[in-house]
Amino acid sequence: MFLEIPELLTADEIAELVHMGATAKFVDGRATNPHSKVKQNLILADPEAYKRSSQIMFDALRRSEEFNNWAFPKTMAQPWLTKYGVGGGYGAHTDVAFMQQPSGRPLRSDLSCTIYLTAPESYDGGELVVNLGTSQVTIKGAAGSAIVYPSNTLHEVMPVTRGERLVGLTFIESRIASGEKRDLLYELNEVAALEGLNMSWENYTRLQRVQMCLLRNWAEN
Ligand SMILES: O=C(O)CCC(=O)C(=O)O
Ligand SMILES: [Fe+2]
Repeated sequence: MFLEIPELLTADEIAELVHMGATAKFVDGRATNPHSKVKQNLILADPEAYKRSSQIMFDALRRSEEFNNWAFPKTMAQPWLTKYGVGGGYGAHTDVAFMQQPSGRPLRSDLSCTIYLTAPESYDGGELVVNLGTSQVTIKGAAGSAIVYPSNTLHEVMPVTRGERLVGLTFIESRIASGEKRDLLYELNEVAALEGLNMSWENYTRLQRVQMCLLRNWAEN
């Protein structure tokens, strides 16, 4: 249901992104969502810093084995630096299903991702709360870590009451639209990777056939 990636970014990457967060121009986050009554944040509005920051975060996700194994990413939006100052937050909302992309092909948001850039002890509030039925998961990640969660949930960012919360945000279209199928395939692949070589070679080969056939049946190209 959720993926936490503890060390997505290197210390140098965090430092460069934090520097851009402190020096580049940001504008009201409602620029990308003018009708929202609950969005209170600032988004990066400097084309050079946007290009560089987005590339760093995009490459970090692309190279993450945990992310690739769990999310089966097909397309990913360019990550966007976003800041929440004191009073900032983002009330309960769901992410839009389709997002326009520079390529022209809209991206279906299956998964949403927050990349944490500020140390959690440097700000109060700002927890990401994801609602799952009647329970909630609350996340305040370490700098350089990321959380990936289903875009179809109602989720919110609690108001920041001290300091500043700087994050990178992106949305992912998975090769496997169904969260249940994605989870099953991930589990099967993990068990095969961990235990496959303890089986007889013949049975491991049969297991691999099941893995490959399910992937062929369930994944989009
Ligand atoms: O800041 C976050 O962690 C999440 C923001 C969010 O939910 C969004 O931009 O849709
Ligand atoms: Fe959201």
